[in-house]
Amino acid sequence: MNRAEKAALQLRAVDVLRMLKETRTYDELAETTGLPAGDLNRYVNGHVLPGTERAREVVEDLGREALAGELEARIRVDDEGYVDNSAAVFDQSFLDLVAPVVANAFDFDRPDVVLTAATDGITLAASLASYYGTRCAYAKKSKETAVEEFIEARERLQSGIELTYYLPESAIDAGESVLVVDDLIRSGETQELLLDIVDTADADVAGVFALIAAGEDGIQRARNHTDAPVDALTTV
Ligand SMILES: O=P(O)(O)OC[C@H]1O[C@H](OP(=O)(O)OP(=O)(O)O)[C@H](O)[C@@H]1O
Ligand SMILES: Nc1ncnc2[nH]cnc12
Repeated sequence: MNRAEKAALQLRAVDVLRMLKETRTYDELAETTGLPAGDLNRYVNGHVLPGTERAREVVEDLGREALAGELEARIRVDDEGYVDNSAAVFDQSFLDLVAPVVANAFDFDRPDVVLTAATDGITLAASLASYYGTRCAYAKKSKETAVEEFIEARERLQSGIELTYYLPESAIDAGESVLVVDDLIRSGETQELLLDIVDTADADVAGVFALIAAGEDGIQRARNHTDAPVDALTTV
């Protein structure tokens, strides 16, 4: 890790600690993190930065668990199992915290493109693309105006409805590595369509990631299509 990467990791750890501190006293934060309350005070107030190893532990281990907890507190599941996740996907600052934790805690190779499906996956994809310093692309259910060439993926859903997603052909080059993400995965049909687009583009899958898995079916279905890691931050 070079000096800039170390500094970035240390600052990310401070961001995670500040988020946790919003709902905790320093003693409670000390209990959550296993770090001394005095040190935490100095980190949160920006007087001192955590060392690299501490920062890594905060971002990778504690960060993943803490953000999963924060995500669960923000979503609401109705009687039929449908999820209202607007408090997560409308909050770009929250997603900006999620991105480094996801990138460090899951085993994805650094992608060239982060791909999602319009609409609700876009803010997560934007945060991840910004973290990796890569492009962000989203497939849509209608053709973007003025674009001439598209990659199309069509599937008949369990409901019987035929769904087509369109991505401008120029969005992914052959041989590029693509991280497929979405806010939510339930049946896995949307991820299947996105993986189909990656395949048509002759690109490689770096991984599949969703903030929320509603049940295990979608994750299993996506795993049948790729050897790359497939995971979610939380399952409801
Ligand atoms: O695993 P699946 O069963 O395919 O479900 C997951 C998809 O459903 C939701 O999108 P939706 O199609 O409702 O579109 P939206 O993002 O515009 O709300 C969600 O954002 C995922 O893309
Ligand atoms: N919000 C949602 N909750 C659960 N399953 C879904 N499938 C598509 N959107 C969904």
